[in-house]
Amino acid sequence: MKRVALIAIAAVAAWLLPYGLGGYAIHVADVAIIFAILAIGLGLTMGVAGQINLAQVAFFGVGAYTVAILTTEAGLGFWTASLLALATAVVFGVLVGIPALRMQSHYLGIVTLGLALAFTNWVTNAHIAGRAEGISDIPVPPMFGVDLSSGYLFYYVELIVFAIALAFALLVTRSPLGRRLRAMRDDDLAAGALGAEIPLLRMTAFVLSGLYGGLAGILYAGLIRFVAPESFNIANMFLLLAMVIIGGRASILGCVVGAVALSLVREALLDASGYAQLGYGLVVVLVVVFAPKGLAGLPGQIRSLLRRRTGGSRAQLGPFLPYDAVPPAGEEDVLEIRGVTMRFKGLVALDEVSLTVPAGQIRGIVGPNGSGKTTLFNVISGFYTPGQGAVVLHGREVTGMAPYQLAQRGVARTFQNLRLFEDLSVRENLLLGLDRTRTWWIWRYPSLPWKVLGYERALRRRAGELIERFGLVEVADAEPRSLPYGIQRRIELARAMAMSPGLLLLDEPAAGLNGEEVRQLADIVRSIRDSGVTVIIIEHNMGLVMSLCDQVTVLSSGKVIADGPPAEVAVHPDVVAAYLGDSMAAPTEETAEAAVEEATR
Ligand SMILES: Nc1ncnc2c1ncn2[C@@H]1O[C@H](COP(=O)(O)OP(=O)(O)OP(=O)(O)O)[C@@H](O)[C@H]1O
Repeated sequence: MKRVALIAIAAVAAWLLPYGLGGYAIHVADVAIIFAILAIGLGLTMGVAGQINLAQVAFFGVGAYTVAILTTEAGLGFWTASLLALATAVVFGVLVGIPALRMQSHYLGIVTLGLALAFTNWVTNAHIAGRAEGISDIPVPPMFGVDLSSGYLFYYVELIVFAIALAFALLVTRSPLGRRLRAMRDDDLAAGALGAEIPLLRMTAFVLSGLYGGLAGILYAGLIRFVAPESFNIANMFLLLAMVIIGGRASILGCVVGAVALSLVREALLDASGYAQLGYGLVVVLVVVFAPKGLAGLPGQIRSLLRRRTGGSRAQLGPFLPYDAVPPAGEEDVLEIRGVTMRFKGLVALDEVSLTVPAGQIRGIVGPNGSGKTTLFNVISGFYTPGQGAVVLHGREVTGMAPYQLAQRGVARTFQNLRLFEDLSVRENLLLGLDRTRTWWIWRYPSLPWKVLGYERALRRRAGELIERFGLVEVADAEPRSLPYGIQRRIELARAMAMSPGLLLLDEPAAGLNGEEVRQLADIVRSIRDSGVTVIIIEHNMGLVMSLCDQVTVLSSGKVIADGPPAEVAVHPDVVAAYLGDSMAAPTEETAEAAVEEATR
């Protein structure tokens, strides 16, 4: 209710604004709105999706120049030209996005900057773009007899377009697509393991950037009715970057605030533009150092500072609510590894490894450090493609498939060094696991936005159930990094189970847990198995392996040296020999007997 009231007040204030402004001031407001739309586009690619994009000003130019060329040279109407301009900017977005499929971070920055420079170069030299003089005489956009040559009336067109653009950006960021984009930004490997199609997501980010850049360019062409290369140069790109960084790149509202604030500052400092550039640079450096999340992140920063002062969170895990047990389905092998060999340059990490995991089993994978256990998981979950051999899942060969394809086929995993998305809340981490849609589903965002909202509500309901089942109610809205290690491990397990997997891979889930937490972990894994999920677990805690696993496979130097029931494997001479000299506790006859006794009690 409070939010609706705030939106209503902002809308009324924006609507009434021109009544209090003079002719020049309304022009400044018109330009500020255009920068705000541009900043939203840049915020979506750089802040939300983490794709360095220094070509946003070129998307802006593509939109403006396409309208200018099509209206003055080809004689098209303003709005027809605008539709084509939007399409051209999106195509340009796809082209700029292609390098992002192969490179990231500063390399991507250099490439996008190069493309932006190439654009300004082209418009400065091309006859059709009016060379350095630009193109004037762009027609006034017709609007049912309303004279849009007036800056006052044009303001209202801009305001409506801005409101729609802002609402769409908020819909994107606060729903499954935005969450996946943020997850990709934080850790693309973990996002891929949860089913996010990384290449398509990167493309989507650049398409959104092109869309917003093109939209801003069209409005610019309609407002100024003149385009020239200097409006789309690197100095303006830098100003745009400053707007987004100062406002808070990951927050759409922050980007808008940054854009409006710096547009006003720019006007105030028009006579000292050289010093102004220096000033923006200084402020950007200060913001990056002291408030990395910009103005929008300040309230959160202050809150977490206060929390630290008052002793931090003493969050507690609640009890785990077991899954309903289901009777085992007909015997079927869930996973078959056939003669898999994985080499890293000269090192053979896996050497003709073969094993079969039947449905409903808890399989332990043990072995000394460096014996190839995690490499095996990386092969099963698609992170590595083996040089030789095959991975067969539910009877179908899946060798070489990408992590997201395997995630969609029901393979979920946890990581040895926890890979939670630190900037997302616990609830959002689980929502990512629950969302099983493919990226192409995003066509619904523009066409059926209410279905997106309905889907999000359903996901949140299911996340609520999962949070209760895993005893995470107290920490649901915290950021994982603020929580004790044991709770983080529980969250990662819950996130993997959110994917409703058929095969769950747990990589050292007991590492760093205390005795009581290990006992709880064993109960949880048994309940997961009883609910019909096949589990493979890599563990150094031999007590846990012996009591929990139905069958254990032992790796040593990339080879399977033993495979069988825990009690048999523990006393196998090759296993005892492999563990000699290893710092981890080797299985012994006593630990095996004690564990088996406990398990059968
Ligand atoms: N990406 C990689 N590049 C090069 N070598 C690698 C890579 N991944 C693993 N290795 C090497 O392969 C071997 C097996 O590593 P792996 O991580 O699978 O062992 P592990 O049994 O899981 O060990 P630990 O118990 O310590 O986790 C090691 O010698 C490791 O250094």
